Amino acid sequence: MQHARQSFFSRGSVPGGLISQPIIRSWTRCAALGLEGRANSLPEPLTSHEFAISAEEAEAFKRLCRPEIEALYADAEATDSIVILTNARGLVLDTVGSLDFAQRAARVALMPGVPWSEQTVGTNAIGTALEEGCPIEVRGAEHYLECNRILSCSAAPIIGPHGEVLGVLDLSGPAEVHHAHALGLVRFAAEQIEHRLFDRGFEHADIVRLHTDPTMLGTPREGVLVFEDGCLKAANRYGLKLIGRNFEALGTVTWADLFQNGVTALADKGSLKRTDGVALLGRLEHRKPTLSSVLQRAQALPPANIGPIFNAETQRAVDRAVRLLNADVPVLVWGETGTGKEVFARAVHGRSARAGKPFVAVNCAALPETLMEAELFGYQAGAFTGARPGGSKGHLREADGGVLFLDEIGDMPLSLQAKLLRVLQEREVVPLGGSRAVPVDFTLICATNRNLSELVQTGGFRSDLYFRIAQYSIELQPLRHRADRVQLIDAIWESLGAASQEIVLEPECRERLSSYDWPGNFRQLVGCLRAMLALCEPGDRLGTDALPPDVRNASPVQSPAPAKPEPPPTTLDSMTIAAMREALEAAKGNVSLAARRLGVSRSTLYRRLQGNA
Ligand SMILES: Nc1ncnc2c1ncn2[C@@H]1O[C@H](COP(=O)(O)OP(=O)(O)OP(=O)(O)O)[C@@H](O)[C@H]1O
Repeated sequence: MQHARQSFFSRGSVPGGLISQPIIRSWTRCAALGLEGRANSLPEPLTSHEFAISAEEAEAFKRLCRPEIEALYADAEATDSIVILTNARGLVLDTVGSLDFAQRAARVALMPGVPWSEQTVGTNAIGTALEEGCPIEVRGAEHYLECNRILSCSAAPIIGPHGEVLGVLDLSGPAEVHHAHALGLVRFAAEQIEHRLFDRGFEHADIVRLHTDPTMLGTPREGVLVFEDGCLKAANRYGLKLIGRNFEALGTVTWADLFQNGVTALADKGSLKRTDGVALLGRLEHRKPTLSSVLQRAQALPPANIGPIFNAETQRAVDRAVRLLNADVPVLVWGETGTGKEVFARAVHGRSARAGKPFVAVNCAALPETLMEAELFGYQAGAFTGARPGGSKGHLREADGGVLFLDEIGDMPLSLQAKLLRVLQEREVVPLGGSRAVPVDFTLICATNRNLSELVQTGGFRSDLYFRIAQYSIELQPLRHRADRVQLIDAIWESLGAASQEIVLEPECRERLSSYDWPGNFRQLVGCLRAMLALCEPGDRLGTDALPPDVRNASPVQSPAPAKPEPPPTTLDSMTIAAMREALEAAKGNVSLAARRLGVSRSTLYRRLQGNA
């Protein structure tokens, strides 16, 4: 390999047989781009804002690939590797697998938010699979950049039903470990994903599943062809192979160009004859739109643009939180998944004095500890191998002047809790690898669906940080505990535009919706109503048959409400006093300023604080 590299970099050619053709082609492309093999300049992660947008676009794709990623995960753990999913441009969306290797991989920036196209990092399995349009393995020194020699990677592109590249699935491990089956595993997983893409959608189309071997029907290796009005509109690679075509045939080839007999032959006999006489076996599927398919599509859509819907109680909580935030008092939002903690935090930010300044949301459960430290606190140029040349500001500094929203704070590792506490006390950040503290000015909203006070008792959360961030905590009720579910459903229905189309929920349908327990809370309810609406025509009246089966058939929410974990122990009085103390501290002892920020009189502030001295 050394000989091949030397020969390539000094003479521009490699003696025959030393290196595979796809790798030579890739090296040649990289050289033409002017990439330096010895260069250590690693790709820059997208800024968190850019990544958030891409990640949102990619959420549905990640969900789609999740079963295969999880299946590969077991293998990745056992072989000290990680599974990586990228989008069609090679941007890493997700990594799971060996934490140990993930940390080493992070040193070469193989982590979410970083683009691994050939143009940015030279020959590598992800970028080269995208360029070559086929699965590929790139091991050790086959990587164009020397710094990536620590990797051995196998990647397969995921091709959509219309021939479009959707992304890449990759299994990467240490170069010194040869994982003989990695490429086969990744290729198979990519095929399974491609096959599942035909499980939904294509409503009103004829979906044909074919093979020459009956035992292959129903497997990811069966051919799938989709016809609309007799024209071939979508296919998988196996389907195209069976008819001797490629993706260019889509939209141009008709049923009659391909088969001697009509669609009914397939439906009746389960067999077809190609125009050249070769017999194929298969089955025909004609799909009508179903509520669940629309539901799935609705979940894959970006969040509904309905704006926050708050009842009077939540609205009062928002108002209180705004005042506390304006006085620099942290707020803790507590509630089950989907209850709208982030929606709440954004609303508070939008109405606070810091509106117009950044709102930086960080999910503390999403990243391994080492990456999270760099992400949060930033790092100096050269702080670690693979660090961006210019260093990174980190989320805390990105939030400067605005609001930092720490979601799933209960999942923050203890070592980072200590570091965060120091920042909150001293209001300055020392980036990794740096010695100089940088002042920061942000207010904090934390969110959790875990019982933090219990976590404190079991040692999973620092009590000093808890008291710091939980001076004011607000609980967002799960929908099944809310008495105003009917009004809520009506408000969402209206915000979705149903009223303007005169689409009405019949009383029984509304009743079932309101008596369902909505384990996914707001997120699930909004998704369900959106899906129901998508299936309607203006003027429709929806009965219970318009409901998804799990809502239609569920038994009503049990009353009294099921036991729920205790909220953090905060009495109104202790909350008020804590908020006042905090405001006074933030105002550096200036009582008038603290009182103004809290919206109370100076004398009230004095009296309450003295009474509790
Ligand atoms: N008050 C609300 N008004 C309108 N829609 C809401 C509201 N709260 C939540 N939603 C909807 O539910 C989705 C989930 O909300 P959000 O992400 O804020 O929940 P969360 O409690 O932070 O969830 P998780 O704990 O899973 O992160 C939002 O995209 C939005 O569509």
